[in-house]
Amino acid sequence: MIPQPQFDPSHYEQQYLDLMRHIWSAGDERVDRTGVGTRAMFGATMRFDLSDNAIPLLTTKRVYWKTAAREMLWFLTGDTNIRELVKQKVHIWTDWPLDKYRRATGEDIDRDSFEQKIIEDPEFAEQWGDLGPVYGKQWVDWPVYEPAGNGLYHKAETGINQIALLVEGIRSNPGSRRHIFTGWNVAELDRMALPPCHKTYQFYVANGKLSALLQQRSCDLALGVPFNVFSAALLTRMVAQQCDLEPGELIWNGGDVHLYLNHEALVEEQLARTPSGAPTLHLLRKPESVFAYEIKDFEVRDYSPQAHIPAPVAV
Ligand SMILES: Nc1nc(=O)c2c([nH]1)NC[C@@H]1CN(c3ccc(C(=O)N[C@@H](CCC(=O)O)C(=O)O)cc3)CN21
Ligand SMILES: O=c1ccn([C@H]2C[C@H](O)[C@@H](COP(=O)(O)O)O2)c(=O)[nH]1
Repeated sequence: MIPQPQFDPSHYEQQYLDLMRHIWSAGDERVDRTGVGTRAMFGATMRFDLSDNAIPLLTTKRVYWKTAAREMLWFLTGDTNIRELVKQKVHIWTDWPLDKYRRATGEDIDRDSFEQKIIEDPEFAEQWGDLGPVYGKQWVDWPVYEPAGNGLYHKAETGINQIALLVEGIRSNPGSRRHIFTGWNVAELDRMALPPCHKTYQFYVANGKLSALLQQRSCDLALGVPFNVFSAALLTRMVAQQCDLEPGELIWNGGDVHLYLNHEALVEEQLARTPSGAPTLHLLRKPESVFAYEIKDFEVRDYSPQAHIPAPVAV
């Protein structure tokens, strides 16, 4: 008898599982900034077809896509304070301000109490909840300095909105090879809680379709990447809709792609599972601009993943 294959080789998620298996079994073991330790490889690519509403959500574990979508909408507002996220019960950025607060004050406050204070006390949030000039700030308000004479410069009142320029650029000159935005503002990296991981997005138009390429310098394959891939696909869909284009492909390029050593249980559980199903993403409305989307405009259909697999985040 011919044995049945254990997986569908054509399933889009197989690339992710293959990458995970390869890194876990053959990656370089390295000491990292967090002290947790990783197995890593340098340079990897995954490609996802976005046509017919296809959305690259993992099916071998539940991915909380609304959390990722809320984070993307928060980036697009230019906000860099965790307060608006925490109010929406998005906790993924809390650990960094919390760590800073504990170190500065020596107070052994738990995460829930810290988040409570962030919500209740706007001044506390202003002092302790800001991540510095991270993604949102650079994406929609990249600072500009204008010459003020005598070799002096002053800060322009409004910065550069890279996202607005991107949409304008794709509409007016689709064939351009300069459809790029980036969070990597070299002059401000030292003021950011973390320098951007998903650092450069490039777009490409051909045959009426919009494709995107994300360059991610540092990739937590188990926790961050499932979010990053979904978010990049979501953004591509929003920009495509705004530009009256069909979605093409998402190409994900990872630099330092790693698995934290304390993710062993997740890796073993996930690699024992088989991907199945083809979820789709639907934009229920066409807002007047790329900045006017709301969480209720997004609907995912046919997503019945296997159970969530919890894993600790390295701070
Ligand atoms: N080590 C590390 N990994 C990351 O992925 C990461 C950082 N640090 N620092 C900045 C942001 C924050 N991001 C995070 C942080 C936590 C989760 C996380 O814990 N995800 C869980 C639960 C999600 C939820 O509660 O909604 C998951 O299973 O996906 C995901 C992304 C992505 N980034
Ligand atoms: O969107 C994100 C944000 C962060 N990560 C991961 C990648 C690394 O594990 C850490 C960042 O640490 P660095 O020392 O600054 O590289 O966060 C991610 O995967 N996706």
